[in-house]
Amino acid sequence: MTAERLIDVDGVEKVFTVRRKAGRLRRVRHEVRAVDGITFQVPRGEMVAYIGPNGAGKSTTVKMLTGILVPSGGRLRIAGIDPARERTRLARRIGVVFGQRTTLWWDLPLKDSYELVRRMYRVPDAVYRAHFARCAELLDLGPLLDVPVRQLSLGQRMRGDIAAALLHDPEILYLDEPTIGLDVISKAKVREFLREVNAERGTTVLLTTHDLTDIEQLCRRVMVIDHGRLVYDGGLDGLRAAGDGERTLVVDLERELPPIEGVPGARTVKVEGPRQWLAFPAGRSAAPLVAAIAERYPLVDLSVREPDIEEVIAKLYAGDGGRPDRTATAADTP
Ligand SMILES: Nc1ncnc2c1ncn2[C@@H]1O[C@H](COP(=O)(O)OP(=O)(O)OP(=O)(O)O)[C@@H](O)[C@H]1O
Repeated sequence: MTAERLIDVDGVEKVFTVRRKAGRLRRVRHEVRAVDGITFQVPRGEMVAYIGPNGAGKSTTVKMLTGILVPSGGRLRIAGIDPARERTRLARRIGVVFGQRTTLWWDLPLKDSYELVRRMYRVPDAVYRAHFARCAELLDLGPLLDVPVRQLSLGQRMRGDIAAALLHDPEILYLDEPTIGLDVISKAKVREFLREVNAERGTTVLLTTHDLTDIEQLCRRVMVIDHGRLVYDGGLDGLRAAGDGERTLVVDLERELPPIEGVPGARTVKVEGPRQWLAFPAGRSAAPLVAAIAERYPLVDLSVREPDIEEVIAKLYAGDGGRPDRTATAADTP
């Protein structure tokens, strides 16, 4: 049996018409293709990262998925529901967290905000109690419940927001930059919680983030959008290879020596005392390089560094002449 397509996006477009000044009095109409025909499916229970540079079309996509915006073209179904037509029915099945804005009531203590959420969604008592207890425990909310939201730190508020989005036990959670501005400990807590929710409740998660650690720790699948088009849909490893990533072999020699030469497939990119850095293609094994170096140089220690994913994504964005013209998938990469 094939997995249920909980999120089903087929050729979806969003075109905004904006008026721009042209000269002192004249204004001309101008079209912005924020989302330019994207297709993807997300099966139930998956955690997917949806990433891209500023203005790529991420928020516009999420707004269409939640029914806030109506697509200009294409077909969209969330759990079989057309978001634009049945936004209220869909609202019971999704939770949304925007890292930069709170959905909590600023002047109310956290627990009163939750009470309002419970009433708004008409969450049955037993369901509410169970979820509330679990969220409070995992997110350490106990000491915060009587504090007005405006007095919470950013990390505390974010934990409060995530709990609020989950109290009605949604099947799908959209998270927009959930760790933005948080300190290391709060980030770790939020990530751990999301992992638990996904594992325990099978909640499907679509995560937009600029934090690559979020992706590495939470998502096996990554979708990259650029200029409104999906330019990559696959695993993190495949993304590194698709972006023509390089790994780095870091070797410690017995003493300071001139840059290592004559190792096929590798080039020395940095030398600092007895330590040298050699770049080689991400898809290749480091073993032959290590053997070649060990044969001719006094090797003491070594390690292999994965490509910096940020760099890889930047390369992917740069693409060919600005952007790749088709979606790369993990299958395209060696
Ligand atoms: N309501 C709107 N009217 C006109 N243009 C819009 C509107 N909303 C978004 N856009 C444009 O659509 C494009 C995509 O914007 P969107 O906010 O979806 O990008 P994003 O990937 O979420 O960016 P960021 O990472 O900065 O949040 C941008 O060029 C933006 O200026």
